[in-house]
Amino acid sequence: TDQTAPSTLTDGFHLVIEALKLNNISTMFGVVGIPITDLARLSQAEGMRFISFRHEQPAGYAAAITGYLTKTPGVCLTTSAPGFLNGLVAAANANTNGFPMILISGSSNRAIVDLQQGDYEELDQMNAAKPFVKAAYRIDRPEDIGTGVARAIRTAVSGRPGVVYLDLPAAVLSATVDAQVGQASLIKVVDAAAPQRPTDEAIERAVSLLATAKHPLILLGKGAAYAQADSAIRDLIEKTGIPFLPMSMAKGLLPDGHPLSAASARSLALAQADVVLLIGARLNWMLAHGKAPQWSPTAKFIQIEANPSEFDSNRPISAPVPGDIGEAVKALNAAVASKGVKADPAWLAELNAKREQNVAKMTARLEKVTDPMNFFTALNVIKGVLEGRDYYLVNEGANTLDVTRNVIDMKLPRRRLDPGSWGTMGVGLGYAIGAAVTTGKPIVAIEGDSAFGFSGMEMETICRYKLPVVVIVFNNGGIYRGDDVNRGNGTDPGVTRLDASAHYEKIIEAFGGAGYDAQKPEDLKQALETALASGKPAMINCVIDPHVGTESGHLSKLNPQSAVKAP
Ligand SMILES: Cc1ncc(Cn2c(C)c(CCOP(=O)(O)OP(=O)(O)O)sc2=O)c(N)n1
Ligand SMILES: [Mg+2]
Repeated sequence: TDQTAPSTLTDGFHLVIEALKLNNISTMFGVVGIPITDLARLSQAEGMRFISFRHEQPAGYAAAITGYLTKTPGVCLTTSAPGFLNGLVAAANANTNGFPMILISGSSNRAIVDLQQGDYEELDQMNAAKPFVKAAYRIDRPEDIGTGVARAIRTAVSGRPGVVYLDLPAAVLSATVDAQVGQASLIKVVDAAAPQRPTDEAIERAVSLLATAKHPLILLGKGAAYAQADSAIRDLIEKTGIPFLPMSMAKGLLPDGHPLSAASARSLALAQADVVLLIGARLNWMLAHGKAPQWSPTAKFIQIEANPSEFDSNRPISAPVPGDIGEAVKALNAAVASKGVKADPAWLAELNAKREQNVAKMTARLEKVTDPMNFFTALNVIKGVLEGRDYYLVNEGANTLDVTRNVIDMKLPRRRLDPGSWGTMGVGLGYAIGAAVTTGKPIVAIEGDSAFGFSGMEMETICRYKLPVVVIVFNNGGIYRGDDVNRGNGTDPGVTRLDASAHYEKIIEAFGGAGYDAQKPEDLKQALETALASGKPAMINCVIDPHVGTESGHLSKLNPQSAVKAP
């Protein structure tokens, strides 16, 4: 295509770029190829950033976390068919988490695709996307690009945030249109996520219920973190004295260790709570669907939720509060103040007694230095080095995820980025890249050795863009642990085994980054301090005892003949 269209004409490539820039979208993440390589090139030429990945899935994760952190949709750009499908996994994951993202994929010739005549990378992508995203639009004419992009942005961030798939057939990108017609077709979206205010009745009903509570509890989900209503949420908790429980990505909304945090007495808090206010949290598998025995069968729920069809999904919601979290919490603050709602200090004292027991147990585990290191020994070192620093924590794995979540306290909101509702492995490096590009802050990624493997090649991307990312691989030689003795045929290693002697730090050396091998706590401390001081890409192979850790969701044991002993 002639990229220097005469001034009286423009083309689809330029209209897509103008439409994104007009709506303050300055970066795309993706992998180039037919028919979108020139779109990526031109976006750079027009002042946008295009972060070129090694696989579309981590690129999509980077776009998703950009949406979560900025409340502006992150954009992932892919080629057709396999590139689109790789990006679709990240889109589905983001949609489940409620992160605003737009997946833009080039697609093949509609006439040939629709007649299935065997086009290059022939796939009906728009229909393939529909089950996994909030909305899917195809743009067939260049003069519709402005509308398509505007609708994608508004749909992604309004109501419950989610993902929009935007299908761009190759023909529409190269099609030309009169420059003035093109310019006039662009739309700057007005008030894309107009906050919906809850009704006075909904607020009144919620506060009346809270006022009756003997054991009130406020549950903060990642939706509460996403809302960026931090001071309103903090006021609601501190002014009423109601204990709160942050879900993993909501940690830091109020600092971990806050006197009203029930995190270290989670089981008691869930079991005893009689009125629960859910803010940006769904009663899904992570909260045992709100059911007994984890929850009291008589507990009553208040829920703030943008998407009303979520109410009553698992437990009846006695006080549904449909609307924007920021607006709802502001209204609740006014109402609880006028009603003088205060939690009974005895309830907090009960939780604190339990919390002290659990904190003492955790402290004992952290102070016990094992050789080889176990998860607690390693994380105690990391905790010490990170104390007081300003960074984003990316974390994935199984034991690596669970123990890190309980050991590394978060002091600021939206600083802990992890696998979210699906527990998706492989999000780590994409999240690290997205957060580094979007915030410019140091990123520490604490990765299980299996989780790291899903996107490990993005270490080259991290080095190519010289991002301040330190990746710590917890090398315990396996998925969950490294001592799987069950072998199906006597020669292959156990199905959860990985190479415990691997030197992951050698990977980054291939791309000019600094690699460190940490067998002992003092190695780990030295390596992490040096890596953070450099502000450059770094990788630490942190050796963890392969015999520690629990396997989630497994058979208690296989039948005897298959449990062939390891060599
Ligand atoms: C995409 C994907 N594939 C597979 C899984 C299953 N899975 C897998 C493969 C995990 C990796 C656990 O091993 P790890 O080395 O990352 O962590 P630990 O050894 O510290 O437990 S955790 C988990 O749920 C998943 N959650 N997501
Ligand atoms: Mg492991």
